[in-house]
Amino acid sequence: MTTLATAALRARTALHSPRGILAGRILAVAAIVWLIAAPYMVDLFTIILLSQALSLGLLAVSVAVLGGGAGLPSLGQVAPYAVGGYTAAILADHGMRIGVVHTLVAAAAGALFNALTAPIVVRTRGVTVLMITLAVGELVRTAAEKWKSVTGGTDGKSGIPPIEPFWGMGDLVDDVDTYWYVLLTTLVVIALTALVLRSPAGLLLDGARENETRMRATGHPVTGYLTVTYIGVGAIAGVAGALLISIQRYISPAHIGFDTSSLVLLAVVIGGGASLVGAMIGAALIVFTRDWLSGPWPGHGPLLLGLLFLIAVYTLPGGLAGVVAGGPRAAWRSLAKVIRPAGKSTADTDEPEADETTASEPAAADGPDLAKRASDEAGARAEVAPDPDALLTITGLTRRYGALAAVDGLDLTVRRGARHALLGPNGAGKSTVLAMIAGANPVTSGSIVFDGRDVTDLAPARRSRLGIARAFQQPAVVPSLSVLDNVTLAAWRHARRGGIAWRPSRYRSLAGEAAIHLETVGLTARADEIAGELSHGSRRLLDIAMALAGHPKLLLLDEPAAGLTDTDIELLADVLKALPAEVTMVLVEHNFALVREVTDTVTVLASGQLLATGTPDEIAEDRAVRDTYLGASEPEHQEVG
Ligand SMILES: Nc1ncnc2c1ncn2[C@@H]1O[C@H](COP(=O)(O)OP(=O)(O)OP(=O)(O)O)[C@@H](O)[C@H]1O
Repeated sequence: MTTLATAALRARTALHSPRGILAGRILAVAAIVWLIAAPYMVDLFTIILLSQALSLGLLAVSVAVLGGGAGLPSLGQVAPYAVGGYTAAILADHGMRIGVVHTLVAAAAGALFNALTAPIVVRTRGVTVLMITLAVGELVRTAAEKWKSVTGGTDGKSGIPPIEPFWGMGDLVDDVDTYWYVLLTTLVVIALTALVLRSPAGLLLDGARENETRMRATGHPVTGYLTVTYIGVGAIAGVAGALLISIQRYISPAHIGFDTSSLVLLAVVIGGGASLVGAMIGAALIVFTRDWLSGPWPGHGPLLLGLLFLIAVYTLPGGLAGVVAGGPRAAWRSLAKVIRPAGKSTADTDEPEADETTASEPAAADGPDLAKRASDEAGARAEVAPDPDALLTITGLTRRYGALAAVDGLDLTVRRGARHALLGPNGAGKSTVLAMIAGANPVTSGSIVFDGRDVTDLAPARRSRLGIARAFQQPAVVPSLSVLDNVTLAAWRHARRGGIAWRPSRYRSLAGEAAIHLETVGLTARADEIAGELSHGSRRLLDIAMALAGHPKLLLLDEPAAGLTDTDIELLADVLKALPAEVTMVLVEHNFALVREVTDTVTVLASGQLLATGTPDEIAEDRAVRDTYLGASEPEHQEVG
């Protein structure tokens, strides 16, 4: 699903620019004006198709929010759509024909269905989400086929009585009246969805989608956010299903199968992955391509749709939303990229690429070794005698990958307020130690006691809330958001204030506080820039600002000088030297000159074991270290490793 994710990122970045915001608003207003004028301009057949496009568009919006918004591409939103549709049909059959009631009950039914399936969907990612949601959708379709007494089986439910929008308003028997009802309902649902996405809560989804690792590392309960989103899009799909009933008064398993899922996904890709208006337009294109153009060319609907998909994927990397935000030149550049021979493309040099940092962080999947963790270790851990001077006490820490012990029985104590470096040759286990302290890599055996508390088995978000912050080997920023939004997201959980998600004023006040951390790393002047467009050095500083935003007690830094210019390294050294005294630092670094400048204690690892501990000067003089690691030359001049 890279296509959807990348398209969403490109479209979102384009839409967040001032030009994109203006273009998006103009397009939305133009589309609404045209839809209101349509009954006076087009024939009845087109009006019926427009009603269908609105219903399918709402379903596409639910997929866009889930895929482009939350990063969970789905082939299963037809399930809550079906649940909403059949619920409305059954209500009408039983004499309840009020449209508003249908809408609300179908929304509740769709939401409930997704709430029940959330536990198996929101913990998966990438292709697995597609597979699981596809299975959920197919299960519901099969149930609709088999449960004949309720759903009418493969014949479906037909002869559903017309609905009445509101008590006393009269039945919807006229196609134009039905269109007005469908249009109004769709606009209300889209407006509500846009309100939520544009509130600070929408930023939580941006963070969860683009950099889940960073979000967890700053204490955000990402699974909870995704669950709420998944339930919300279930409600939207439920409403779309109810609208289908009001339009055609018939529903069968044919409406809720894989065909519908793929058409909706296509609509989202055409629309730009993340754009609500784009998803609606994509759905309209599909409905008209399928039903209108296939009239003159009967039987060629699927072929035309296939062509549409190819054109969308290859010529519109940001979908329609990207083109609208970028203007005609962006459309031309996209087309030129296809026409121009490979290897000569310059058109995309100004397009931000998807951040790879999330993928680079392995999921904390337990290997088979972990099952062997002896329960008596837990007992041993509970007995750790607290040392008031020690902020971090690591005992017998081991991480095995099959036969390889990346970290092997490590004992390490980090004093409060220390500036502690971890050194060692490549593959010594330094990053693994940091990841285990942060909770991103599970421990095979041993214990980690932080601030008097055994955190060995705590999740990263819990450790973050206790005061462990981490700057990553690859800077982990949320690329489509501004620099200030990145730091504000990182400060969010620490603020422990209610209402930030819903009240822009609270978010702004938090952003004001977060700006201090930008000042600490010298990025104040760049607060409004898009994080994905920063240089590597500036991203690195932003990453550190994000780690500091949670007011950590312990700051873990993984090779912060890697890939930086000399000037950036000097800047970095100044930032690290100016860290507040109450922040303890553990630094993994190959640049010994930097280590000497900013740390007071050095621990050297080799093959996952402790080789030596001392001051930087003692370490530089240590014969074993020099033999194993630093070599004979002066350490200051070495880029170690
Ligand atoms: N997910 C993994 N699966 C298997 N082996 C791994 C995995 N992650 C790390 N290793 C191995 O564990 C060892 C320690 O890796 P680690 O990245 O912690 O070393 P490091 O000291 O940080 O090295 P560098 O300085 O190159 O970053 C290496 O041999 C590495 O190949």
